[in-house]
Amino acid sequence: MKIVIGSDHAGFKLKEILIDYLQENGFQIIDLGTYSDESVDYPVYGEKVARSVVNHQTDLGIAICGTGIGIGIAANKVPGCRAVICSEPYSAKMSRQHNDANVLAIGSRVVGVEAAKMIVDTWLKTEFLGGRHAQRIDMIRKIEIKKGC
Ligand SMILES: O=C(CO)[C@H](O)[C@H](O)[C@H](O)COP(=O)(O)O
Repeated sequence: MKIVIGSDHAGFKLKEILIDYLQENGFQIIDLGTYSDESVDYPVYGEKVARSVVNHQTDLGIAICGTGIGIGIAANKVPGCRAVICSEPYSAKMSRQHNDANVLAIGSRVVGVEAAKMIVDTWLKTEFLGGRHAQRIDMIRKIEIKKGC
């Protein structure tokens, strides 16, 4: 599975740790930056990660900032992106099963490294259930179409 990952400066260190962890676990990683802890703007990286997934260059995306909030909001502005901001594994699991979330946003200032690994593990191994949930995803898509996205 090909995973795209991106962060701002606040998420940089956690991004590096997760890249090593995911590569050790057999995932192919595309790292879209940022590449240091010099201050940058999270919308740039939220958009990059979301576009990579929505354009099918990668299967799923991980976006990290200080809280996960800003980068998650930015990612969700890209039509077709369903980013979820998670700080515990239950929401991570449900976001895949029910919402077919395609970007996981994590807050490096909110969760510790081991919790982040657990959230990522859960999110990546959980599959979308389809059925009634697929109809609801279609409804979300229709909202985007109504907006002209
Ligand atoms: O966007 C955020 C909050 O929603 C992220 O946590 C950013 O990483 C944070 O705003 C960056 O803050 P900083 O003071 O510029 O490091």
